[in-house]
Amino acid sequence: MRDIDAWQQPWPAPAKLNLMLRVLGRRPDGYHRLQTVFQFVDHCDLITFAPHADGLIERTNELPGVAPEQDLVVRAAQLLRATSGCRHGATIDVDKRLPMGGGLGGGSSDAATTLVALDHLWDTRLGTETLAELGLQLGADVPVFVRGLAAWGEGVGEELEPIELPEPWYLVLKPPCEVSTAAIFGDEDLTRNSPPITIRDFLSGEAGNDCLTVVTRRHPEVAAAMEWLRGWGEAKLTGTGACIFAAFATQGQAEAAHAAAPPQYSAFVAPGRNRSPLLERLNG
Ligand SMILES: C[C@@](CO)(OP(=O)(O)O)[C@H](O)COP(=O)(O)OP(=O)(O)OC[C@H]1O[C@@H](n2ccc(N)nc2=O)[C@H](O)[C@@H]1O
Ligand SMILES: Nc1ncnc2c1ncn2[C@@H]1O[C@H](COP(=O)(O)OP(=O)(O)O)[C@@H](O)[C@H]1O
Repeated sequence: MRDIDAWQQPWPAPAKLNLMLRVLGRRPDGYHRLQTVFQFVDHCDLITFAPHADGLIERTNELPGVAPEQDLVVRAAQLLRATSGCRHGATIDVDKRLPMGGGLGGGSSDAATTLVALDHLWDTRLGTETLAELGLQLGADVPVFVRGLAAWGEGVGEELEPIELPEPWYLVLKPPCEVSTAAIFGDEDLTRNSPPITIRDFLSGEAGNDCLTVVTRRHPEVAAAMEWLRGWGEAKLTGTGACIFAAFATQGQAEAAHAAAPPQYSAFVAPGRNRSPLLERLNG
């Protein structure tokens, strides 16, 4: 285990955006095969770890609506401990800044940061491949956060190929509603037979989200927010929503749109990142 100095600074758990999302089909287990592009944004939950004298894994603060045994941070720490066979513990504090269930992957990112940070702090040395495999047991979006590189994703999002993208400033808006990922993937009207495309097709502008029609039909709040954001740029849905976003060339342009946003939307401005703040923290 690393000495106490290494445990002092918090670890970032960034948000992700799906710059496009295609639903290609359904697997026998009911999960949908996707094509997607993940990019990180530098807007993060902050997680602080401390060694636990009794070797237990504990959260200092609870997440509203999430039972401790369901908490992805606790589950990630337990999985890492069981897999590595180490006997160390941790007290974990999460400063939650990302909206939950908004398509920004905050829970998955928290889990990935816990795996990467504790592998370092406990000195279990499982390495990125094994941590990504463990992450997939916790959620389809966890591996991309473990690897920390913007990526073209296939399968359920775990087959990843790093991709270099422009890094614009994003305005991200959360309409005042909750979207259930399971309900969107279960909706009989969902387009689930899109033909596959190539990275080149995406870079040439095929960058839609197959969930958008169903999400806006079920949630007029998302449709209204899209309508508003279209006045400022190309509005897109991330994942199954509810969050939407638009890219801007400069921080000033993104901030101007932010300042004009109707008060019912919680919103933030942050730059896109092809290397995640977690990777920068680990290597920096
Ligand atoms: C759609 C994406 C795109 O990045 O993002 P989010 O909007 O959740 O952030 C993810 O693939 C979300 O993956 P994951 O995080 O595992 O989804 P969960 O919330 O666990 O999935 C809830 C339910 O949605 C369905 N589901 C999910 C993913 C998938 N590829 N096919 C599915 O059919 C399953 O019924 C699953 O039980
Ligand atoms: N540490 C965590 N942070 C956020 N959500 C969590 C966490 N642990 C479990 N969850 C559960 O995961 C769900 C999905 O959260 P999140 O990853 O933020 O959204 P999304 O999958 O839409 O991007 C939450 O609604 C919550 O029930």
